[in-house]
Amino acid sequence: MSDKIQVAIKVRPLVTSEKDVGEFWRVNGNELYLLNNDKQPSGEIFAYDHVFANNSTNMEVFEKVVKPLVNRAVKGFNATIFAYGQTSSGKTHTMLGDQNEAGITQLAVSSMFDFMEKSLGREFLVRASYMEIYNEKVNDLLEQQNNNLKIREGDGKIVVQHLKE
Ligand SMILES: Nc1ncnc2c1ncn2[C@@H]1O[C@H](COP(=O)(O)OP(=O)(O)OP(=O)(O)O)[C@@H](O)[C@H]1O
Repeated sequence: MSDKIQVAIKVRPLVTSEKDVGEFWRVNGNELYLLNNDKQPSGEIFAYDHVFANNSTNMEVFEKVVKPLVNRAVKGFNATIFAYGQTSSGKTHTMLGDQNEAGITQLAVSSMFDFMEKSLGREFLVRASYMEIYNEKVNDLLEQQNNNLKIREGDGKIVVQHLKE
């Protein structure tokens, strides 16, 4: 994978309030095109690194976009993934999932821990913090220091040690 920033679009299914209006976006490969009011292609086509149609799952997004970055991160490269979009566009659903499907955050974390479990003889330090940027303000910076975990090998087992109680 190259180092460039990648942009992936995930089209979400229509929510109830939008059902009367109908779909205006169509996906074709890694392109999105817009339909006009008569539901005909308007001629505007937008191309991205990846486009996921409205029936795609968070697991598909994870496999295509997130997993390669996790694989690089555990080898020591920096990686950032963030969701950007207008209100109700599906950011929370993609990042955190719901009762029916995990979000890409959970999938990324379990993938990292799978990797660490298999990497005997190496020591990992995992830190997590959580914050929200809302209306361009950083809110509720919840530095979850209690979640600082130290993972190390002990007698062939992975030991998870809480750094702070
Ligand atoms: N792939 C999906 N499948 C089913 N429902 C979805 C999907 N993506 C989003 N939704 C639904 O669309 C609505 C808006 O999604 P969500 O809350 O994730 O948006 P958001 O971008 O986080 O919004 P906000 O910025 O206002 O917090 C929710 O009811 C969510 O359940």
